[in-house]
Amino acid sequence: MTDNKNDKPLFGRPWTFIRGVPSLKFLPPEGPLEVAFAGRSNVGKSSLINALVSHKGLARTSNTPGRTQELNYFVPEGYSGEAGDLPPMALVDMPGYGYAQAPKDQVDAWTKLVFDYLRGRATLKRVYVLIDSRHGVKKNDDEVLDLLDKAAVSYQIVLTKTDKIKPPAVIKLLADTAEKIKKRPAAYPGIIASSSEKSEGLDDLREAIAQTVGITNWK
Ligand SMILES: Nc1nc2c(ncn2[C@@H]2O[C@H](COP(=O)(O)OP(=O)(O)OP(=O)(O)O)[C@@H](O)[C@H]2O)c(=O)[nH]1
Ligand SMILES: [Mg+2]
Repeated sequence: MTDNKNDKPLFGRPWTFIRGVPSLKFLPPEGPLEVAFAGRSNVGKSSLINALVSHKGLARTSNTPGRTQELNYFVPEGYSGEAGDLPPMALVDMPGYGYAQAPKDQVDAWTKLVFDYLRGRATLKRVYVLIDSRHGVKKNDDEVLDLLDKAAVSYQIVLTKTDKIKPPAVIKLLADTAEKIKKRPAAYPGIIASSSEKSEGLDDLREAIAQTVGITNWK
């Protein structure tokens, strides 16, 4: 029998949750390339992952900032994870940084986990740094971009919740944000505008992710 699971389009098949990582010692051994989603609490990281893989409720979302509390790994279904049967890539949802409705020492621990992971993961191929369209780049976003520049980890900016602002404001925000990051060494050029709610910008992001991990068959 031919095993043709790798012939299925990357985002045209079911994805599944495989692991929640509460601290670095629980990270899986480095294997498939990883693409991670970073951003302030409540920016829409988990919602965007669900939208990308067309599976509402795969990653847990909430109106309360501080919903995601671990590094959560998602992969296409159908791989055992044994050597020779590894998934082609993993999407990593992360706790948010900044304000969250949780005790300060817990928020500090999540932030440390996220920062340590971002700095030190050899198989981390790209970070999508999500920026809420209503707020633009804030001080703690800049700190994360500084960290990624310093660690030479490639990242791309994604504006989220564009349905919350008017189309001309999206255009202006794209231009302003591009100006802000143009001298940043690890920033991948081109900013993606997205709305998980209205399914906008999703194919742009799917294509970017597939290209990053070297997969041509994604849709
Ligand atoms: N209008 C609108 N709301 C959105 C969009 N994406 C997410 N939301 C809402 O924003 C809230 C936060 O979404 P999450 O996906 O949980 O955000 P998160 O970044 O994962 O949050 P934490 O895990 O707490 O850091 C939820 O109430 C979502 O329904 C969007 O594109 N448009
Ligand atoms: Mg989340």
